[in-house]
Amino acid sequence: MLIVESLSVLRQHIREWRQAGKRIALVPTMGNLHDGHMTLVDEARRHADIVVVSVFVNPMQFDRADDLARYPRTLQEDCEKLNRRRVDLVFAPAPSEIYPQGMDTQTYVEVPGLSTMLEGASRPGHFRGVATIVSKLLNLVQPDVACFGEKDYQQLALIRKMVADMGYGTEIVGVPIVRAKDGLALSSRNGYLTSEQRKLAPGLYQVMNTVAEKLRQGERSLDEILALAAAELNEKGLRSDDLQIRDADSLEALSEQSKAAVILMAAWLGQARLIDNMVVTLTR
Ligand SMILES: Nc1ncnc2c1ncn2[C@@H]1O[C@H](COP(=O)(O)OP(=O)(O)OP(=O)(O)O)[C@@H](O)[C@H]1O
Ligand SMILES: CC(C)(CO)[C@@H](O)C(=O)[O-]
Ligand code: BAL
Repeated sequence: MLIVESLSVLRQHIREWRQAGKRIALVPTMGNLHDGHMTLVDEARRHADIVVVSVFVNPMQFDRADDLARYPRTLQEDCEKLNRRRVDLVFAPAPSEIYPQGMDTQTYVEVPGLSTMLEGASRPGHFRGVATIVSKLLNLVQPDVACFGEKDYQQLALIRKMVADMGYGTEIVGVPIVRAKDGLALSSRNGYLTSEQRKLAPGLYQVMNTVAEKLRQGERSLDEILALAAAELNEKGLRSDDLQIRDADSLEALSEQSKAAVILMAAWLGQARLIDNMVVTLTR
């Protein structure tokens, strides 16, 4: 497995693989890898001969300096895991390689609408940072396929729109959420939880399931459903942050035409802001 830090070396390997007619898949990550990431890697392998994983804690997508400073960086362990998975190349650049002039004058990519709603409103500038780095990675690696987790539901929608709007030739593959046995969605930020908090964390998934059940049963008083959900979360020891039920395709408010709803949940537990989501098909 190659571990590459520079853009020029990355380009050189990509060129050689392209000349040999290989299909290339990209899995962008911020490292501190867990089984959710490994599922993305396995999915990437099903689509391509060559799997490239990027490990880059992208400063442009952090709206809070403390969040960026404490984000776990575990490159050596990550590389060991990726090597066991037979990944071909890990791209692990320094921030100065990606943003040599700093971020203030960096050209950026903004996806209108999706960038500023929901998580984008809670984390100003976050999705500009995501769209910019993903765009840069797609340009550098020119992958046939790129895999992203459905755990970051709005991120996946934003990347699909960016790729369609900008005419990138990459197929975007969404990968279902990988959960612990107790339902908690795997996430690098789960590492911030104390063992006591970790026991409370599946409360988010449990409350999301009660919301989903109500939608399936035809309840449509969304404000009431969400107010109850917030209260239940708080009772379970979490601090409800943003809870939403939206059209699963547009992420706008549900309408008579909506075929499916997505429940989007964010809650604080100690130092961790946990997110989760679930799609519910609307039959009535
Ligand atoms: N539990 C999971 N199931 C499926 N995909 C996941 C899961 N966790 C992360 N991913 C996906 O892995 C990719 C890289 O995510 P990232 O490195 O930010 O990890 P993370 O665990 O989501 O960390 P955090 O949310 O704390 O930043 C993203 O496409 C993300 O959606
Ligand atoms: C897609 C991504 C790697 C871009 O930095 C990041 O937002 C993530 O890990 O989900
Ligand atoms: N997995 C989403 C990246 C972030 O929270 O910044």
